Amino acid sequence: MPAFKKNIGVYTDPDHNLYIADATPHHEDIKDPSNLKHGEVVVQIRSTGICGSDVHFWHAGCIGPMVITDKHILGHESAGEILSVHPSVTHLKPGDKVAVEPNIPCHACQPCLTGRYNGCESVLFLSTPPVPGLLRRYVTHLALWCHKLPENMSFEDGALLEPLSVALAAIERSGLKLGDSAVICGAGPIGLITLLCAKAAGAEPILITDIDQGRLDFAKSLVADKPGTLKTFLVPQRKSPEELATLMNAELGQEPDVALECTGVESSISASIFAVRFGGTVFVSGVGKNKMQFPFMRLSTREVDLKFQYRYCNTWPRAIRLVSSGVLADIRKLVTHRLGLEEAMMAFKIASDPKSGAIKVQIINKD
Ligand SMILES: NC(=O)c1ccc[n+]([C@@H]2O[C@H](COP(=O)([O-])OP(=O)(O)OC[C@H]3O[C@@H](n4cnc5c(N)ncnc54)[C@H](O)[C@@H]3O)[C@@H](O)[C@H]2O)c1
Ligand SMILES: OC[C@H](O)C(O)[C@@H](O)CO
Repeated sequence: MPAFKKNIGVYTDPDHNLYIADATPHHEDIKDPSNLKHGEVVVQIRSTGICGSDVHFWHAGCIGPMVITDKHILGHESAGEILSVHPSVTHLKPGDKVAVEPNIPCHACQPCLTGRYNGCESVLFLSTPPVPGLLRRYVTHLALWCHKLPENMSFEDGALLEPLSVALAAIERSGLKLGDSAVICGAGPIGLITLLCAKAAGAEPILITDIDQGRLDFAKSLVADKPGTLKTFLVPQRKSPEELATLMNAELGQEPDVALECTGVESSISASIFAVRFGGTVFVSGVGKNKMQFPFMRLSTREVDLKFQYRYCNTWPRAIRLVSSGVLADIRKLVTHRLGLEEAMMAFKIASDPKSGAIKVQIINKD
């Protein structure tokens, strides 16, 4: 059997019962605004980044309670071009470049009404089953969740705003202040963008950890031209969280004010809890096992704040300003691979191969 089969423009991975991407050819009626409902627009998707969660869904068919039971399309880090708008939409027009915020919250529950729409229990999150994702040519979406990009931002830049939003939400909720010392655990895309944000927010010094020297080298190169200190820590095997914390703090030269945990790995979260100073903060962006054990007495007796985050809310306009202004221009360096929509399977293989050196793989749709 071929590695994947081509089926009316839909690229399917037979081993995983997953429609990775829908490359269905153009339908003229998609441009017709009379097919749209109030507030809707059609976006022609141009760039989509592959997220670790996409790769996880591809391999495991689920993330915790989010289970793929039917044909499914992945992808939620996208930008594209407006093709058509419903007459009720006045702030967007055909031809506009937009980044797609991949959620449709209910706009009526308590979290929505208080502006924290990432807490909406009936949210439709594009790519979380059963809601199809954005690895397709077109999507009909609410204009409200399409953010217009300025001239100096590309579709590629726009597709980076979703993981940037995750990091912005983390920095904000962590309470990180100018001059705070910080440890960032994990130098994957989320850890690396968190590093850029922590630098921009004035954290000093910063230590970033990983189990992969290649990722640490990438982190070094990412901020090589920035003032301030970046130390790296290759996490050794077979050490207890207490031992790891001691080693990390020796490398950093102090107990950090804040640990920004971007792995979701239990031992790394525990090491962060042992590492931070009395009254420090451990902020967990990483997502891991359903149940974990944390050192309660350490949290309690050291008044450590342990905080979490689920996706993001109200981050996109800020994310656009930060990239467009150049403050976070270096986020562009994260895109290491670009493949076409028809090469989606190959893109997933590269994204999931630790030896590929890939940081962010993007799928480009030129037609
Ligand atoms: N909270 C949210 O809303 C949200 C949103 C997106 C992603 N995430 C989560 O953030 C985490 C990071 O995402 P990513 O895309 O960067 O993932 P990734 O898998 O690409 O990166 C994780 C990095 O952590 C490293 N790592 C693994 N074990 C480690 C350990 N014990 N110590 C130090 N480093 C270790 C890996 O080598 C890798 O470089 C994931 O858990 C993901 O699910 C959370
Ligand atoms: O950035 C958004 C995250 O990747 C999603 O919440 C994903 O983990 C589950 O749908």
